[in-house]
Amino acid sequence: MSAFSGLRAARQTKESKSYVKSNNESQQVTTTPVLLQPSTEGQESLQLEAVPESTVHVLPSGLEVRRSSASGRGLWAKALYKPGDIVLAAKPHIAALSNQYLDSYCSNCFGPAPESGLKRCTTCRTVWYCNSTCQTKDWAQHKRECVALQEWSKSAPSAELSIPSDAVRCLGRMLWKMQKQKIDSNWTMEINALQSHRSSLQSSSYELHTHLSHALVRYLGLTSPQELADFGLNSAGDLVDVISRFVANTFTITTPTLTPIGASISPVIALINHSCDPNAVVVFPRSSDQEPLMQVIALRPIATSEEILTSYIDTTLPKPLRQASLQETYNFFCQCALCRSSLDADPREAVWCPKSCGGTCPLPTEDDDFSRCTKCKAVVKTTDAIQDAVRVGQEALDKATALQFKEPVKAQQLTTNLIPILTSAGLTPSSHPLLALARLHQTLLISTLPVPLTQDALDEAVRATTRSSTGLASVLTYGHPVRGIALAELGKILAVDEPQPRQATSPAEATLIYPPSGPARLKLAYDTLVRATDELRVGFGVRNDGGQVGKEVRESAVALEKEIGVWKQGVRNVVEDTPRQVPK
Ligand SMILES: C[S@@+](CC[C@H](N)C(=O)[O-])C[C@H]1O[C@@H](n2cnc3c(N)ncnc32)[C@H](O)[C@@H]1O
Repeated sequence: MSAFSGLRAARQTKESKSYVKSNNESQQVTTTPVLLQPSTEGQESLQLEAVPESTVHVLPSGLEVRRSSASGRGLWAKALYKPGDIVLAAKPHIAALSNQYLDSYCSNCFGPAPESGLKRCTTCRTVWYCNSTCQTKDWAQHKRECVALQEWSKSAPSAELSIPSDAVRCLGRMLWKMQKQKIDSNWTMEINALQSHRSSLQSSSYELHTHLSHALVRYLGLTSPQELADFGLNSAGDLVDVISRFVANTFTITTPTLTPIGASISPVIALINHSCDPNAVVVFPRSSDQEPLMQVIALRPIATSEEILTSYIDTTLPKPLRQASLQETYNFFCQCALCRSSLDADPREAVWCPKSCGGTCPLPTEDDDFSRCTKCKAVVKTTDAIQDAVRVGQEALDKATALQFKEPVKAQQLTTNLIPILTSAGLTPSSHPLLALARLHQTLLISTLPVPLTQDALDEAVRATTRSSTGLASVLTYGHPVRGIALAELGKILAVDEPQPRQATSPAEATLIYPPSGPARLKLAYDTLVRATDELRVGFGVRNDGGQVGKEVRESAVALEKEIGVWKQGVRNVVEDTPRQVPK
């Protein structure tokens, strides 16, 4: 059994998200940018050429860089990989914490505050470290930043704006390091070789690029365009290149529970192209002494001559939203296997059969409001009501996401009100926006569990966690880290001590009530933790033993197994001590 307090702190996140766009609030794993031509992934017309070794970073022998007409350079397997294998590991060239985590994580190793607390840089009073060792290691990076942070804060119009945005701080770290390295150093050449979309920027990105350029120039303390030359930039166009490379190649740093806490750039990992149905994933399992260490883990068996593909975005989203997000941030039109497939009912956009046959129907849309069950062919008649529910659900999701940190109570009201509306409209648990609302609802509920804990609040949190985990299991592949973490959360909350275990009036009633109570709940917690351990070993790497969460969950499962054993033995003792009834 475990206490619920440990669950309250964690704020879960979605799958990959653009770091640049999410720097204010939350969101997760990621990279990359823009495509100039439609991808032809997996098609015969794909033209591949090997890229000369000299332009490529040091790669493990199982990988090579190839260039395709469809998606530019990419990483391809020269060996077989099994699910859970580490395909590639790299320490980022540059990493910076998000503003909101500066005082709760170390700016050098990106670990959480130790029990003794973090130590603040006494000069800028902005960044914090585990100890003097971490501070010394980060000094080469922080030295220029320390002065710039002080200057920025002096001229800030308000306390809220006294630190530049996460993106600007990360770009600052990158440019100061470029300035320090020689222009022909491997480090700088690798950064300069990152893909830029300067010549094909989407008009929607102009504002972001202009805003970042102005803020960056101010942060670097530049007073004239000529001073850009100190950083190897010969024109304002070169500055746009730097920003475009940053936007298109940045990865979100996440904690072992996938909370996004910062940004990083690794040129070698940024060579990996995108698929909405990826065969690999980028994680930070925190299982080395070289933190933050990024690792690319195989999610499925990868054959030789197969391209390594990760997802840049949240793949629980339906195709139109995925496509829009990739176009806007990464500037390409995705033609991955999932985007090309014509599923009868994509679980991301599905409603239950109106005749309750157990089948599902495609979600009716404005463009196509005819929908019938893929199993029994019953026609959906409530298409307007479904579309209205989806519209208000999306609006509520946007609002609740924006409010989740500043006004969690309001955010929770929105999720609480909207989930039943979408459920009664017939959306399946994996459909958007129901799944996204359910995930947000779960994190809000867990972070506001009452003290002392009540049985009702705990049971409601278990039900919400089950809803999210069930939805995710329908849209993410086995072993995906987001799925593994969701199962771990479910196992942990099922294992929390029940304040008032319920007594079912009959065995039949006990099987009908969810969540179960007493020993049945413990058994379910144990089974869920075991499943989570298995999935986490895939998503965070077998050699990492599932990363930090994988190890914790396995230990919890072992402890729970002992507890269940003790309980069973207790029952056995009671039974054996009870005098048998001798039949007359
Ligand atoms: C991080 S980079 C990946 C490496 C990049 N191909 C290169 O040559 O450096 C991301 C960029 O690669 C291209 N890209 C990635 N995945 C793609 C895909 N599935 N289809 C087409 N282009 C893709 C886009 O131009 C995107 O902006």
